[in-house]
Amino acid sequence: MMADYTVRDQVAVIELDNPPVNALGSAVRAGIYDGIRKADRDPNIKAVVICGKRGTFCAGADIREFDGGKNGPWITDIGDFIDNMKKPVVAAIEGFALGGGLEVALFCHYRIALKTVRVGQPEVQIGLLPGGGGTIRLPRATGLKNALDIITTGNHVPAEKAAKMGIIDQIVTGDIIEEGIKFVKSKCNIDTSLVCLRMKTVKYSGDLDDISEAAMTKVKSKFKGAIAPIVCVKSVINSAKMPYEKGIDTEKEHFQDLRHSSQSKAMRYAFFAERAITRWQLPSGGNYKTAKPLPVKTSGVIGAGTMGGGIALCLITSGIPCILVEQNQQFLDKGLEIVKAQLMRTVQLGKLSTEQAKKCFTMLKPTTNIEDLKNVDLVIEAVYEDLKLKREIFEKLDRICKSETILCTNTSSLHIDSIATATKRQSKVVGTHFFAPSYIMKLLENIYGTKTSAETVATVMKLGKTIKKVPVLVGSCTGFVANRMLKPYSEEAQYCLEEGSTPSIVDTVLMDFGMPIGNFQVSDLSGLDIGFRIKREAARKAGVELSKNSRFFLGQRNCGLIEKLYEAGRMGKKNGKGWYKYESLNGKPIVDPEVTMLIEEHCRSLGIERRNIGSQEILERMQYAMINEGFKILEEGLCTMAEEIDVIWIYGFSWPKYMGGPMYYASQIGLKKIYEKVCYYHKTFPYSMHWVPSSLLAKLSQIDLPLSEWGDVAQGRKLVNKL
Ligand SMILES: CCCCCCCCCCCCC[C@H](O)CC(=O)SCCNC(=O)CCNC(=O)[C@H](O)C(C)(C)COP(=O)(O)OP(=O)(O)OC[C@H]1O[C@@H](n2cnc3c(N)ncnc32)[C@H](O)[C@@H]1OP(=O)(O)O
Ligand SMILES: NC(=O)c1ccc[n+]([C@@H]2O[C@H](COP(=O)([O-])OP(=O)(O)OC[C@H]3O[C@@H](n4cnc5c(N)ncnc54)[C@H](O)[C@@H]3O)[C@@H](O)[C@H]2O)c1
Repeated sequence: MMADYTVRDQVAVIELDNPPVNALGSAVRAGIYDGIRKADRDPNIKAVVICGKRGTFCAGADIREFDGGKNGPWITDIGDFIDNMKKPVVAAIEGFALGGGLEVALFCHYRIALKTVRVGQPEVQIGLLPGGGGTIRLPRATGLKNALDIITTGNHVPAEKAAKMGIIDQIVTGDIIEEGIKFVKSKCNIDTSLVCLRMKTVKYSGDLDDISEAAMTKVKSKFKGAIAPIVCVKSVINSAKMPYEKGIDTEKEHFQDLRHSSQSKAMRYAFFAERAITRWQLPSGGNYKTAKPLPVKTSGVIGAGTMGGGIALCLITSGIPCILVEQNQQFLDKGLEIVKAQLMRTVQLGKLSTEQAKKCFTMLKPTTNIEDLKNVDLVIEAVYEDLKLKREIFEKLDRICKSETILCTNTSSLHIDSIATATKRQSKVVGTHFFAPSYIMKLLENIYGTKTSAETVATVMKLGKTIKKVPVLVGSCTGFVANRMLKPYSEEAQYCLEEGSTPSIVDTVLMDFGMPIGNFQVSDLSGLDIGFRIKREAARKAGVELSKNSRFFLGQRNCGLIEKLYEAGRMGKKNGKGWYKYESLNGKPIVDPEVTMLIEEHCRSLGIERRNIGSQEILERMQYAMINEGFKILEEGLCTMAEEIDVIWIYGFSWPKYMGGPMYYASQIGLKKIYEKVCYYHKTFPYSMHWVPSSLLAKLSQIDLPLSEWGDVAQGRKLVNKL
């Protein structure tokens, strides 16, 4: 039984016991159900306390059971029984009460909690709705408006706020079981039907249809393409429309439909992928279990530009004081203005109070003297992408900083060793690649060099969590994992343009798939000059000329459209014209006939015949080229598991979670089909190296192995014979 039953002072105490988070697996549900019936039967028992072991109440249903586990009692059987009990039942909450955990608490007649508790219905984040009465009972506790907000966002609610909302009856301090016993004994003479949520009506103001329509509009625009938030709204509205029993039955039907949906399966995969990637390991053997992170109590950032300012903000808003270094006062002032503006925006969004923002700002120490970094625990360099400059800075830092200081680079493409070798502490040099806008985007790609120590890796992995990012560890190569995969994806988008498509057609196809923004809109946001400079630098390094009219560059297929747009002064959103035109800095992309003419002229001058390219082809070419690259990355050991690639795309490029990530998507399409298409495109476009099929993909396409084992095959941890 996974719920302990003990008796203290005529009160039955049912303690959920399922490590690590007391998930409501079938045995736990059975344990609670048996416990309450036993307590009800026993005339010596006056009341019941339900609580959890290990400092937490319950993190909800056991997500692993959703793919087909043991049946056990349905969670609402527990609720139905408590609803008819005369003996009072209290949920005594510490830690978390989430999902089914909160639902169990809502079955109880009362809820008490420690101040540190968080409650919530996060089911929507794994493509579900609360299926244990949450959509029907939470509105009865807190009203329709709050319930809609909590259930459609999945956000956690801190205890004191939950108490104000009517979800928690009392905040307590001290031992939660003792408090629970004391509390519930004081309620023994109160008629339980008076406090039972089933008996309450749902409070709301205004017209129900209007509320429903407004909520639908909101979730459709906020969670584009996702089904679960829509179903959540429907079910919460049902709580006010339908009798209790009908609402509960309808909710259960919705839950079962969603449980079997491809979106929820993908989101459940993503949930565990995010946790799997925390179990990192280095080729040298160091890993998450054995390596101890160093403390990061103080930090420094060099360069207060687009990236550095946001990185400094991440540090100070997480309570880590930061010294921000710029090359001169003018750049420093400019950078500080941007940091301040971003902080103000955080206040406007209600994420920080004005007081908190002011306190954060005092943790930032701007300077133009790099020597000020001598005592900090960790430095993140974010100056221009110029190897010579970065090496100079690392050489200086090595001299200035105390020997324990970890030196990080935010380079987006340079090999870590090429920077680390400028120091005498290569074991303490590591890549910390943030994504723009660095304060907002969740991905932190941590890159180890040949000599980076496990302790250094452990430190930046922990730092990533501290600053509320999703850290993923990868090996070093040009562009690392994210940008290396992005390259074939963007190149195919440009090839589609010269073969007959347009920026808006390509972007629409991607957004219809679920990407929040199209490839050419992203390019306009980053600035076309960036893409142009990268190409120009590659040409300079190779000692060749960058010719906009050549169909080949460095032995590969070339599309010179970026050069042509750059030459036409189209820098992107910053100057109001790029692949689209813009009426203002915050304006929406508008199709520009000038660009269409420019593309058509490009094709005419190079004798490229334009044709109609269907959306399926656009999607396939962009995605399969990138997926093929993903398999090469696994093959080269730059990632140890396919899950790392998926998490990188979800948090770095906003790949829709309900599609699981590109590698998961490939697993759903089938590797045989992907491999055949890659071979087909390789034949069709022989001058694009990214179509050379990955040998790992070729191997895996012949066998049926789950995604979780692809990394093992790549690294020889799993041998496959059948070929
Ligand atoms: C015939 C077959 C029928 C089968 C159907 C059975 C259905 C029965 C019940 C139906 C009705 C239930 C309806 C209910 O509304 C649905 C739900 O409750 S869905 C679950 C909702 N809860 C969540 O989404 C919470 C998920 N967890 C978290 O957010 C976090 O884990 C946390 C609780 C905030 C703690 O965070 P951290 O401290 O950072 O710890 P980790 O996140 O790393 O987690 C540690 C460890 O625990 C695993 N884990 C966490 N939550 C769950 C869970 N709910 N189920 C299973 N496992 C969970 C997590 O994966 C980690 O383990 P690891 O992966 O690292 O091994
Ligand atoms: N912009 C992006 O989208 C992005 C994304 C990820 C990573 N990166 C990487 O981040 C780094 C910075 O890029 P950015 O876009 O922020 O550049 P940026 O041009 O906006 O900012 C660079 C800043 O570094 C400062 N600087 C230059 N030399 C300095 C020195 N010697 N001492 C102190 N400051 C100095 C400059 O004055 C400038 O303010 C680059 O390596 C880039 O590749 C950029």
